[in-house]
Amino acid sequence: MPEIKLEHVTKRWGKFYAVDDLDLVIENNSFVTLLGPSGCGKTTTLRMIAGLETPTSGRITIGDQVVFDSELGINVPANKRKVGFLFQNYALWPNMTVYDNIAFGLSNVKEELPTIDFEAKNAARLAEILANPGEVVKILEDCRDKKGKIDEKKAYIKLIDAFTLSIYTAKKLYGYHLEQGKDVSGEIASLRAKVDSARKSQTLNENFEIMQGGQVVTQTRKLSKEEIDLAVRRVSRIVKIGMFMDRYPAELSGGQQQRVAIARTLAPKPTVLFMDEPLSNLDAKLRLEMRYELQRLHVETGSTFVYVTHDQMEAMTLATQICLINNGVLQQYDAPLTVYNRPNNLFVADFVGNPSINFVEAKGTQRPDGAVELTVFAGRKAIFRPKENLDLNQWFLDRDARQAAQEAAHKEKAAQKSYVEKSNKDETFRYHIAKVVEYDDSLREEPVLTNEDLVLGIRPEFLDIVDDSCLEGEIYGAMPTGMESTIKVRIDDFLLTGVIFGSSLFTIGAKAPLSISGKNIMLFDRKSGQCIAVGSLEFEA
Ligand SMILES: Nc1ncnc2c1ncn2[C@@H]1O[C@H](COP(=O)(O)OP(=O)(O)OP(=O)(O)O)[C@@H](O)[C@H]1O
Repeated sequence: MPEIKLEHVTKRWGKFYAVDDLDLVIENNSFVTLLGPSGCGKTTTLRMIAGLETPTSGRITIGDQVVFDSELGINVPANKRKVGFLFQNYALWPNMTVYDNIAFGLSNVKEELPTIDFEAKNAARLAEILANPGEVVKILEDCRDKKGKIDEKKAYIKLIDAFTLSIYTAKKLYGYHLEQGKDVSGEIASLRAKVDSARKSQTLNENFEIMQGGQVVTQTRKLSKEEIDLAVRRVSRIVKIGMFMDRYPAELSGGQQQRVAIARTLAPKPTVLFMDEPLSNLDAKLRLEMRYELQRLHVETGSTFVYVTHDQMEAMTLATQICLINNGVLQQYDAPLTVYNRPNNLFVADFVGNPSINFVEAKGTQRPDGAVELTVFAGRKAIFRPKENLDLNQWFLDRDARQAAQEAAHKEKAAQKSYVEKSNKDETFRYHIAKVVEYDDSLREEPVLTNEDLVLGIRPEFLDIVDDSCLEGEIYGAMPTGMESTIKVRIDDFLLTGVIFGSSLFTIGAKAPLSISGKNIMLFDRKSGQCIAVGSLEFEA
């Protein structure tokens, strides 16, 4: 499976930048979710990789093939990129059976393929299976109904699954009626003779492909009925729909239809599988079930999956890497737990996690021992201890240098003739501070910020109610679900959300001595919104 590389990929419509200078490497075999709010550019990114949308500029490479390069004028069409798609509206053909729905695309394939001696190949396979009749008999005996008669359809499916056969070979195998204890040594000899004769008249490799001069002979041809059947059976086995082959889509549940759509996408063995919110039409329970199926599918097929979703839970649970985008700009590209525990900035911290993270504004400076002295809420003192060495002054210097470099690069770009000013400006993310009395955040006037202005990010699970603490809150609201309770705790005029595990009861208005524990409490720079460090927090009495 190939690696996918995006270099400086931009897509704009007029002055609107749907994707802005995106650099991304999608590694072999990974499951990457493109995540972000509605309209952030996820689908556009996916469509550009797939060849359904032409980037304005940049370069895209799949494996060792450059499929798009704006400067070199390369643009490989979608049908030559060997990618599979699964969209939200996966529309199965209602007048075709499940089998035909999956096989349909395969019957149109016409490409350079090896020339195979199918007759010899099938004869060899049959001879091999017949030589060990015990296993076949066992399968057939398992298919007897209450009256002792063998259920033929069931038998075919079981034989297909057990021996990776096409329906045609399965029918032949069944036709020997091994369950009746017949002696098939004559048949085996005749099949072997057929194979020997084929091998004498031509050179065949172990896959029964015809060889000439040490090379496999190829021809531009369609897939044979047998090959199509094998492909349909292979994917049906993966998504467990073997029993529904003769049904029409209307006779299937939503989840089963979805599995057919997945099978249809997998059948031509795409090197990369693109999925755009494929589960969004399903109900919550089915969605969850299908998530497991997709996870398994990823492992079983060994393909690279690129998956668009705006559901952060889906992105977190499925992905090996999350690519989080906002306003066309990449915010973070990391493993899900890194995104969760060490978000790059306030936007990322806010976007992932349910219930949402608590933001607490703080003012502070670093002490010589590395800890940061903070004033939070209405004048409470706290100490933030970074997990790793932190030189806060140096951090601010680096931040300023980065910003200056970015501004210089932007200036240089803006001086170019082809430059188009971005109309959808990148604005600083406005984080939300939960308070008992809330005002519209957009009316909040931006104060003049200094390097002392910081923001703490506290995940709800870091909050706990303890017997005694110098940080006293009050229960403002509680939502018990049995396994856990989501609570809102009031401290001064601020509200913090917490998740408390276990089935405790909370009384609204009751005093709540609080602990804020954990080593992944985040410290953000308020000016840039970037994460400075993660660490622990301690309140002073
Ligand atoms: N053909 C087009 N012409 C102009 N603007 C477009 C066009 N297609 C998409 N856009 C805009 O580009 C932006 C990115 O669209 P895209 O479909 O990639 O978003 P998305 O992140 O997939 O959103 P959603 O989660 O809502 O599907 C949107 O603001 C959209 O309005």
